[in-house]
Amino acid sequence: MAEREPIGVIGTGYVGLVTAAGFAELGSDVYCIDIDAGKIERLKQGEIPIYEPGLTEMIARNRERMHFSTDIQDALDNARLLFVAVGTPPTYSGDADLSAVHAVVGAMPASDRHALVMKSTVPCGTGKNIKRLFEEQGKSGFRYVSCPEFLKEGSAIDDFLQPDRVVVGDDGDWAGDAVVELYRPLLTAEHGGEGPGELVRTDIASAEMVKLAANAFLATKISFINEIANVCEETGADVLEVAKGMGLDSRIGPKFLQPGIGFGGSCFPKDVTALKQLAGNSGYHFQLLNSVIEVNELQKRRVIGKLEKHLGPLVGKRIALLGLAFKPNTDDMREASSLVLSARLQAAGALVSAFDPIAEDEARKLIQGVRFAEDALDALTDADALVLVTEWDEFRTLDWTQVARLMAGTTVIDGRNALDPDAVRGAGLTYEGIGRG
Ligand SMILES: NC(=O)C1=CN([C@@H]2O[C@H](COP(=O)(O)OP(=O)(O)OC[C@H]3O[C@@H](n4cnc5c(N)ncnc54)[C@H](O)[C@@H]3O)[C@@H](O)[C@H]2O)C=CC1
Ligand SMILES: O=C(O)[C@H]1O[C@H](OP(=O)(O)OP(=O)(O)OC[C@H]2O[C@@H](n3ccc(=O)[nH]c3=O)[C@H](O)[C@@H]2O)[C@H](O)[C@@H](O)[C@@H]1O
Repeated sequence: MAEREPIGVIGTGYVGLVTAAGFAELGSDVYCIDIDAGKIERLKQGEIPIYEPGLTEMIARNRERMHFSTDIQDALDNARLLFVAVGTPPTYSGDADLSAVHAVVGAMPASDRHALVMKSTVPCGTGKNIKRLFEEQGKSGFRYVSCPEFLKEGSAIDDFLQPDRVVVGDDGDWAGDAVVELYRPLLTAEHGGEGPGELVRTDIASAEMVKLAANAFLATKISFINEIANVCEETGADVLEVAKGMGLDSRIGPKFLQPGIGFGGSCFPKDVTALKQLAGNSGYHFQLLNSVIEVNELQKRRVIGKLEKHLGPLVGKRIALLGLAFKPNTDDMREASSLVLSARLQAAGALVSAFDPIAEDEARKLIQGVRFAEDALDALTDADALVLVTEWDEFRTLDWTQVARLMAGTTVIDGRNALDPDAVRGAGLTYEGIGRG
């Protein structure tokens, strides 16, 4: 293997760890930095603090190339490129909170041999502001590259190794060239690689906007199909047939047309709001995004109406939630629909039990008043209704006859259209999905 450039990665969360492991897999030495000393200690011991399929194995495979520290100097001493993957959570106003990014910027020394490579999702204009800050702090030699990340939790390793595209926004200097070189093996043959990734090399502001626009568009697609599902419920159409018929149009495409009980996660809700705020701060009223957000909020609450339709008032009713994470194959609970749902159900007087195969520890930090069950069957024992919140594979294969025996009532609300309606109905249960009879 040709010698690969060592890199630093600042922030060892979902994006930082996957980026670090991915580049280590491609042959780089990677210097991982985090301010969370506990996390760094666990990583040093070979313990992976998040659940992401394949990540533990990938880090183990590349253990000798991955170095963990709380001291940013370790990265500065050993690497020119410092990938920034710190959190950019929403503030109360909905703008992105850039305090962690600014802490990193402030910690950089005056240097003309280093570059910050921004992986964190930041508002368009952040790169320009950081370059101005570097000037003001006498660090004008420090280069800056925007390299937004498009991975999805649950399939992050594949997304890293087989990207649709790699976006590099820079000033046309050595730093941008070096980032492209790092990604070279993942790019198409046209760009000298052997992967599927198209290269989009552009200016910094455009790269920043690609990320926000892509997330906002995907979220729009979901809210759109959720509204179509709601109309289907009124008109007798089956939204799955409708989505199939729509998705076969190559201009529309089949992906992200799965109706459900709303999108969650650490990014869509935050990034759609941040883009709306960014537009507003720049003097433009981004009308469409208001609706995308509102539809998503209402979609989570529609489950309550469905339950009331079957059970009447929910006071004293036992409701089992299957799945709590914002999507399957992750332990991430940020903005999960289950948070709103469990709170609304309890406000309506229901007694809630819940089970998630992986996210329970995270869920316990955020959800109060719910009985956390041992497994799915324990959660639904004596329940008047069951709601599928997260489509973990193990819920698809439940023995519905056994479920029917254990439940007190018969209502099954399939919040992700993931169950087989015939199998559920065949066991004598009442099935209701999203946007289908
Ligand atoms: N989670 C995802 O699927 C994706 C996230 N993104 C973006 O990537 C960024 C990171 O997201 P996640 O990895 O989910 O966040 P995370 O919250 O999992 O990880 C962030 C890490 O940064 C560390 N950190 C905070 N301040 C620091 C500092 N000053 N120095 C060193 N470390 C510091 C934290 O301790 C934490 O370990 C966000 O901007 C997010 O929007 C982009 C694409 C996908
Ligand atoms: O910026 C980010 O953090 C990432 O956000 C999303 O990835 P992620 O949030 O990990 O997961 P998705 O698979 O996109 O799902 C997000 C939410 O939308 C919901 N969803 C997704 C697809 C769909 O058709 N319908 C639907 O309701 C999921 O259940 C989930 O709650 C994007 O897909 C990534 O490209 C992006 O990098």
